[in-house]
Amino acid sequence: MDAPGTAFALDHVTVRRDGRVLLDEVCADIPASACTALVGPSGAGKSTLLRLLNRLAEPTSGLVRFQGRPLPQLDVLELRRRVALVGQQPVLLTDRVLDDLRVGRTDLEEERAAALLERVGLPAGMLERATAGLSGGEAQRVCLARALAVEPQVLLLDEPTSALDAASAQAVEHTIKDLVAGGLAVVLVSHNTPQARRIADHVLVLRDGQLVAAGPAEDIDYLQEGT
Ligand SMILES: Nc1ncnc2c1ncn2[C@@H]1O[C@H](COP(=O)(O)OP(=O)(O)OP(=O)(O)O)[C@@H](O)[C@H]1O
Repeated sequence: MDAPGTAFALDHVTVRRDGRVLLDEVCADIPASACTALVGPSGAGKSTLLRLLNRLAEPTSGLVRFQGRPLPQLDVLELRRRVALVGQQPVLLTDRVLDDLRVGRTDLEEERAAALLERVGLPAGMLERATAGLSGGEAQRVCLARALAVEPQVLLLDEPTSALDAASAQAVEHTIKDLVAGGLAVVLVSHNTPQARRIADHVLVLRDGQLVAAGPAEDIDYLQEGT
């Protein structure tokens, strides 16, 4: 039985690929309705852990549970509707913003699409805009809105601002904080310690595939130093 308020529980999760250990017996809880940052040096296993959460990667041994249920017991497409991933580079899939928002939700009404844009801090008038002309920050927020269109319970973000300039990154950070304040669980991979402190509630510190520290985001310097 997972603790109340837990979205994901990782139970002795190990991932091996090509004879290498990418994650080593990781045990961790990831809370619902909060933002958890995965931090640590390059190659520590952060993206691998993130990808386990919607089965883009599979453990070699150990188990991941979502809302108390082992992931292999859930239909993988249903899981990915409930746990959506947005990557580092914004990838737009159609020519027009409205069509992009409808990719995972073909019946999305225009009014609801406009509300989604507003939720990520973009004007409703952008629905008719060509995706080709969007700035990096606008494109990343359209990707967030597209992910939200399927009404996920958890958003997985892999370095969502690393490809953006400072102003766009700030806008996306603001959007993420608003989404968490609105009750969404977010799991965020970040290389950027000040950003993790600004956005996250909790941090998990990984190093060489091991979970070496976990705690409140305000203690991130101490948690990283002690590892
Ligand atoms: N399919 C794979 N086969 C072999 N090695 C892999 C595979 N996927 C990832 N790796 C290696 O596993 C290690 C962890 O990768 P991962 O992307 O999870 O780290 P990360 O902490 O997210 O790194 P970064 O911050 O650089 O993105 C890296 O050394 C990577 O090269």
